[in-house]
Amino acid sequence: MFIETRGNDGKKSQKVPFSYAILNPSASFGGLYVPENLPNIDTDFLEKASKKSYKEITLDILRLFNIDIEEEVMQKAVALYDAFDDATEPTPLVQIEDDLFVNELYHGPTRAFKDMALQPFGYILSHLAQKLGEQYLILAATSGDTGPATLDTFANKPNIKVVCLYPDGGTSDVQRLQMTTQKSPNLKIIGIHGNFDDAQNALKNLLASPSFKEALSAKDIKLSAANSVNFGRIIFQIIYHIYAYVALLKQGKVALGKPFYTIIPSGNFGNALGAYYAKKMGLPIQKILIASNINNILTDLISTGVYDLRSRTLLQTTSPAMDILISSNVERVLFDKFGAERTKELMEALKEDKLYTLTQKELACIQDDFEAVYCDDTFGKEQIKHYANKGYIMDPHTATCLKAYKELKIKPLPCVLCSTAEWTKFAPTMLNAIKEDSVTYSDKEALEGISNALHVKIPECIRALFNEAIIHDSVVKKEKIEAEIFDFLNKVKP
Ligand SMILES: N[C@@H](CCOP(=O)(O)O)C(=O)O
Repeated sequence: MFIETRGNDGKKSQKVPFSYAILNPSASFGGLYVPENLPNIDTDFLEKASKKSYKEITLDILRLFNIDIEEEVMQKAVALYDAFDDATEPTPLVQIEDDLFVNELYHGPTRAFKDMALQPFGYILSHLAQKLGEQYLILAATSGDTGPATLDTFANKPNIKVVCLYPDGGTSDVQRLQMTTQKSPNLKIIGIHGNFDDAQNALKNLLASPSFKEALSAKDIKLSAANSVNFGRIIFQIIYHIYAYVALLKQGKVALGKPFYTIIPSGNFGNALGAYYAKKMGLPIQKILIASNINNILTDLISTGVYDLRSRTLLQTTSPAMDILISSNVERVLFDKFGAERTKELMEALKEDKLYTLTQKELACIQDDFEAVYCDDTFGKEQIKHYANKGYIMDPHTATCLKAYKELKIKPLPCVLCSTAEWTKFAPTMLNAIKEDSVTYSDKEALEGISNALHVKIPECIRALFNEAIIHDSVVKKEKIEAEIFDFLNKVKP
């Protein structure tokens, strides 16, 4: 069963099953749903897992969570990994140093780690909508990767309409094209004048707005979301951390039960939360190392206990998917450590004062599991070039992790770095890094440039984007989002 991070307001059920939590992700007082209990995985589980495939382990973990989804549906959802680059190994673990391994999470249809969760999640959610005979509007806010993955998973799905909000100018060109060229009639993509935080705020306000829900209800439409505020995303984001350890075991790089580090490039903190839950379930993670770009609010929180939005403006970087200041899933960690009352207090302080401060005791408790560091774009580009010279291509988000590897990994243990996206989504930055220049390349010429320089193929799904027509060209002010959504819903076929 699932409970609420900010406590219960007396109007909602105190505990809800998984299906309810994913169809209705907004909990009391604007909080989030979290599992009441986490299942345990012990060395026996991990030993057995080391003889199993990614899909088998996924199903084992879903069964341990005892969610109210039929076995057949879970199997069909997980079968979607068969369409990844390598059906037997959807998340290859690649060694790049004696003690450093890259968990490549981007081998799905939209070339980012979001597919790992959104492919099965999309299947389950649309199955539930059909089973209940209900129409759903799914909202997504994106800084570049969640949007394409959401649109791909829900394209042409019965009973589902999707509205995806992205910050105009705040994503790479490839990420934008992955969204704006979508043809499926059940999808609407809206650029906004603002940044990702504005897009996500708009999404959260709509999710919590009784009048918006009433207006949808008049059209017989219910409301859900595809971001990691939805626990249906998080459950699948736990599994690839467990599988990374299993892969270390399979490769003989760690002894059963011995610890490892994991490094996570972070923005909305869903990926890091998945690692935290995996650690709590029993995965022997020494520490979860959080990497940020210069939007380093998470580094501040984890190092000082202060979450301070007052003096910050969101800065554009070459790792745009991490350009986030209001990071949704920190709330779930706060709840897990300090309970609903304190979480509500902290979240209200953040909303009203744009600031909260943890006590020293609370900070120590966070530091039991997390450490954090940040880097700037120059550092990231140096790492891209360094590893490209050694024959390994990593994208600018993955490159931020090298700072944590150098500074925070203090024990001689194996270290897994979560690689969140393929280089093809950020080709101009990649080419600037390789050539050590600051020329403004178009994505198309940069893709060719990298492909020629590093002898690597451009996947057809990326190359084809440049020949597609732009279907979605609306870019609106924040105040116009709701009107734009209803305009879409009034025109689209039920
Ligand atoms: N970095 C994300 C932002 C949304 O994160 P989510 O995990 O909550 O969906 C993106 O690329 O869109």
